Amino acid sequence: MSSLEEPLSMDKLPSLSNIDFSHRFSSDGCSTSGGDSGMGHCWIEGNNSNSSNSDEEDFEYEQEAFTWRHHSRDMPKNGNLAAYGNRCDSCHLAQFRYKSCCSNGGGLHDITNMIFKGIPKYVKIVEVGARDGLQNENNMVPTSVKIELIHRLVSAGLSVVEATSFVSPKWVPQLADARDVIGSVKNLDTARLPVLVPNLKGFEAAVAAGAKEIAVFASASEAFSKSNINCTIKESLARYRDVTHAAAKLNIPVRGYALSSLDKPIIVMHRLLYVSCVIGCPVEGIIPPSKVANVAKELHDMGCCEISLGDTIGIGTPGTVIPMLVAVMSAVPVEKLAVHFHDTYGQSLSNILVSLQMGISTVDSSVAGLGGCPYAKGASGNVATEDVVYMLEGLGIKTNVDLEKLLEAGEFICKHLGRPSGSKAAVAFSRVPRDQAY
Ligand SMILES: CC(C)(COP(=O)([O-])OP(=O)([O-])OC[C@H]1O[C@@H](n2cnc3c(N)ncnc32)[C@H](O)[C@@H]1OP(=O)([O-])[O-])[C@@H](O)C(=O)NCCC(=O)NCCSC(=O)C[C@@](C)(O)CC(=O)[O-]
Repeated sequence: MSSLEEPLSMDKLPSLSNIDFSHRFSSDGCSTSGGDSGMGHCWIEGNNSNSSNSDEEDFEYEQEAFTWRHHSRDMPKNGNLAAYGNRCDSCHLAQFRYKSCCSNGGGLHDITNMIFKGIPKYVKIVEVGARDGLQNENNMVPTSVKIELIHRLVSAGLSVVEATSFVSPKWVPQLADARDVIGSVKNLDTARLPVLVPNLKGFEAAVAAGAKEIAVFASASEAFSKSNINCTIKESLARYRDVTHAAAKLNIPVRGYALSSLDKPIIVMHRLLYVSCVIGCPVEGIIPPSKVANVAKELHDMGCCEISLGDTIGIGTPGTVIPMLVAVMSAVPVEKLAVHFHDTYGQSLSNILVSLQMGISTVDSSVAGLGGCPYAKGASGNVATEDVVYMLEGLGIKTNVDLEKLLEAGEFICKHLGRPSGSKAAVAFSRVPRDQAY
C-alpha cells in the first residue's frame, strides 16, 4: 500500500472525526485572522441582493449572452460547420457546443467579465494525471501506457504535464519506473514535463534521467508531512533548500524562471512547489489559513516560482478556500499561485471559479479525474481536466487545449484501467455522438 493510500483511507477522512461538520465547508471555521473576515461573500460578485432572478429576465439574459445555445440547436444535423457559417470554421465539433468564441466574437468575454471581474483571459492548466493520478492506482500501470498517456496529453495541447515522481519505490511503487518514463518523453519539446522530488536523492536521479524541471512538495500539516515524506515541515523545508541550491548550481537551461532570492539571477529547475492539506488534514483536521500562508511564504522566499495550493483530501468549498487564498495572497504574489483541488465532495469547479475570481490563473487537474483509490472510499482524484477545460472554454477563457484530443487521452487511460472516466464532461460526451452532445 502506498503512503498516500493510508492518509486517504475512509477512517482517516476528517469528515468522520477530526473536523467539525460545519467547519468543513463554511468559512466560519476558517478565517484569516481569528475573526470572520466575511471574505466568503466579498469575492462572489455575479449576483447581489439587487438583482432579480425572475424567469423572464434570466431568459432574456441567456438569449443575449449565451447565444451558443441557439447555435447548437440550429446547427446542421450532419455537423457540417462550414455550411453553417464561417465564424466557427476552426472550431471542433465538440467545442462548438459550448465555446464562447462561436457566438459574438469577443463580446461574450466582455459580458463574462462584467460578472466575473478580473477573471483571467487565459488559464494555464498543469496536467497531473500521469503523476498524481497514477500514483494511487492499485495495479501497476505499464511504463508504455504511461508514456503513451503523456504523449497524448501533450498532443492535446497541454503545456505542462507532470510526468512522474522520483520518490522512494518502497513508498510509491506505482512510480518506480520514473527513470524510464522521463527517459522516453524528455525530448518532447512542446511541453514542460516537471517531475516530483522529495529530496536531494530524488533530485539527482531526476537530473540523471533527463528531467528538466522539478516540483517539490511540502505540507501545511505537520501530521501529513510525517506520513507523506517521513519528516517534519521544518525538515522538509531544509531538504528543499538543499534541492534549490543544487538546482541553481547546475544552471540547467529550462523553460523556467530566474531565481530572485539569491544575489544573481539563476535559472532554476524547481518550477512548482506543492503545499498540501491547505484546507484540512486527514489527521489534524482543519488547517488554519495562516499556517498555509507561512509554509507558502517560506517556499516563495526560497525562490520557487510557482506554488500550488493543494486541497489534498478535497474537503474545501468556496467558503473555506477564499479565506485560505486571502491569507496566502498576503504573503505570496497571486501570479505565483496555482490551485490543486481534489474532487472528493464535488466542489472543485466552484473552488476553481472563485480562485480565478481572486486572480489565480494556473489550475492543476488530472485527465479523467484520475487519482481515486479503491481503498480510499470517499476520497477521490483531482478535478478532471476535461471538466476544467469545458468550464473555462465555456467562460470564454483560453486554455489552448484541444478537448477532442483530451477526451481521447482520457478514453485511452480509462480503457486501460478498465473503469469509467471520473470526468462528468467525458461521460456526457461518451453517451451520445459528439455532434449531438449538449
Ligand atoms: C521522502 C522519502 C524518500 C523518505 O523516506 P524515508 O524512508 O524516510 O527515507 P530514508 O532517507 O530513510 O531512505 C529510505 C530508503 O529510501 C531510499 N530513498 C530515499 N529517497 C529516495 C528517492 N528520492 N528516490 C528513491 N529512493 C529513495 C533510500 O535510499 C533508502 O533506501 P534503502 O537504503 O532502504 O534501500 C519517502 O517518504 C517518499 O518517497 N515519500 C514520497 C511519498 C509520495 O510520493 N507521496 C505522494 C506525493 S503527492 C502529495 O504529496 C500531494 C500533492 C503534491 O499531490 C498535492 C496534493 O494533492 O495536495
